[in-house]
Amino acid sequence: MEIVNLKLYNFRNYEKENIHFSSGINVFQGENGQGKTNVLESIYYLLTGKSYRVRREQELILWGKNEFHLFGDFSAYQRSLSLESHYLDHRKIVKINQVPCKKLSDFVGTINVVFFSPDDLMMVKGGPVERRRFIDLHITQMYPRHVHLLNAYNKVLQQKAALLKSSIQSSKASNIEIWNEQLLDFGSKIIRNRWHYTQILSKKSQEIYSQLSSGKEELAINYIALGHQNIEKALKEFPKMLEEKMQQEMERQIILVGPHRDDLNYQINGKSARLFASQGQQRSIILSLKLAELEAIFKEKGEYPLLLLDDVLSELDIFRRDYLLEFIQPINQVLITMTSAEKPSKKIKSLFQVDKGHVGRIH
Ligand SMILES: Nc1ncnc2c1ncn2[C@@H]1O[C@H](COP(=O)(O)OP(=O)(O)OP(=O)(O)O)[C@@H](O)[C@H]1O
Repeated sequence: MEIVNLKLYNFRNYEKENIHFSSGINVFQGENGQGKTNVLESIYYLLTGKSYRVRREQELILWGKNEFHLFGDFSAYQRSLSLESHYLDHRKIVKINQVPCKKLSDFVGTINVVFFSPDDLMMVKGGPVERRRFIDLHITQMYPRHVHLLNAYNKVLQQKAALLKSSIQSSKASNIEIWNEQLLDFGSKIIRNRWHYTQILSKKSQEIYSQLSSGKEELAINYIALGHQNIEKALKEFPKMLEEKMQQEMERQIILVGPHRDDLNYQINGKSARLFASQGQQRSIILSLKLAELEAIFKEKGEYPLLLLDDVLSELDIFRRDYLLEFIQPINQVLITMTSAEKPSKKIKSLFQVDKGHVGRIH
């Protein structure tokens, strides 16, 4: 899967820019704060409908403007495909080959993408939100209907939260039970999906991590559903937990049971990575996970996704960098950002200079 051409209008610090890419490795070089990451972010946004960095689209609009517009020409399975994303007045309009799409799931997963940035370290040391976001974004690319489930589940959460906070006490418990039924239905499906895809990623990242640590350390990744590592146990207990916690939920006015509180647990040699992993081990975990994601997509889709590496090479030691560069050899196209201080390898196909929201081709 490849990007052939990208046009940006009023996106971040780009007023108007047009970039032609090559197959193979494309490097974007420039000083700090010139707009290298913004190029990768725009591509990720086009392909997933989400920014990798912010939750509000408003932040993506060039300051002082009221809309942004992105156009990308892609190729996959020897076919070309154009995607367009227009954000105006808090509304998002997405088109595939000029035809408007009604739902995010109509286009997400058409062209797959893996984004790897230094901020990914938050997936180890940060809170569970980042880890749930990672697994949900991965599932969405493999199985776009997961978006419907998440949306439906979030709507139920909102309704239930409003009910818990409302001052009307009569029939409150029976109304909560109605929402709990839906929470159980959508929530169980989300748990199954997350568990299934975590299993796949876990197996592959375990292999990669073992190679990165020369067989000295073992990585284990588990999805923890409702506090349980055993998914069947979690699903069996789910209805009982909803019932048991109802009183407490009404008193505290928060939703205590459901996959919105679940987590991914990384362990190295049986010890929690969140608590004990060194910087180097954290980087190896993320590298293993991202490469596992590449392989998982390749296995399921038959083509490698587009790989976006945002300033990660300078963060890795020589061994891990060489491992990564070797691993990505068979990938059709990789876009890499780096600062001007770094020396791009001879293997690159295209080199671009990024300067104050302009991209110029060096070769
Ligand atoms: N909505 C926006 N409108 C205009 N400019 C913006 C907007 N959002 C961010 N910027 C600008 O974009 C620039 C940051 O771009 P980006 O993150 O792509 O930098 P970079 O070249 O990757 O830098 P680094 O090497 O430091 O990571 C900053 O100068 C920032 O002020």
